Amino acid sequence: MKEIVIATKNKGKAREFKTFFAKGNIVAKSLLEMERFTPDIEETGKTFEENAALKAEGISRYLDIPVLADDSGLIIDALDGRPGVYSARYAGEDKDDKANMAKVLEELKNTPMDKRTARFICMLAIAIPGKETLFRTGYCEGRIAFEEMGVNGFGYDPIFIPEGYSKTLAELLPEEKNQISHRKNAIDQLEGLLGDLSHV
Ligand SMILES: O=c1[nH]c(=O)c2ncn([C@@H]3O[C@H](COP(=O)(O)OP(=O)(O)OP(=O)(O)O)[C@@H](O)[C@H]3O)c2[nH]1
Ligand SMILES: [Mg+2]
Repeated sequence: MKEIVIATKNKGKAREFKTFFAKGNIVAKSLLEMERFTPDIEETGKTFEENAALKAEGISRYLDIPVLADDSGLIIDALDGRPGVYSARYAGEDKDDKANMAKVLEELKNTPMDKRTARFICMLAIAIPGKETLFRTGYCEGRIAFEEMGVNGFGYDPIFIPEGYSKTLAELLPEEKNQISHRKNAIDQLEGLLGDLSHV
């Protein structure tokens, strides 16, 4: 079975990548499952692209194999694009999903539904030894709910209502989220690159 290394330590992302790649008979292996030590990569970039490249290139260089990384986040129009690149650590260094959502809901408490537009972005970086890093991007448009709803998914899913739906991503089934998500839309654009990325 072919294998792709995903430079992530986020369990929610890892689960979604496994589902997507299993359809193509490829095992997506996250850094949480590596037998070998891998260095922690500091996300010091100011853009999704920079951080995705730091993660993919850092791990690819270390292991000397092709590596895919995902830098993603939530862009809220009424908050001038915040939390954006800082989505994981919006309420503090400990990456607390509940605290992050509480901070967003508090900041939007006086914002009416028609002004709560937002989108998720997924920036994929593909680092292959000896080649230039490639990027693919996917979006998911929607609005921010007034309260948390649902228990599926991860991150900000309980407060994100995708366009055309009246439920949050956390109220949808995982397979429903995976048909419309920013990650699905980015992965769809990997078409043709998968052969270069996977290794035995
Ligand atoms: O509701 C959500 N549904 C999603 O589908 C989703 N994708 C990303 N996010 C949020 O954006 C941060 C990314 O930050 P991020 O790309 O640096 O990832 P991370 O630090 O969690 O893991 P790693 O991949 O860097 O190891 C994450 O922590 C999440 O809060 C999501 N929230
Ligand atoms: Mg991160």
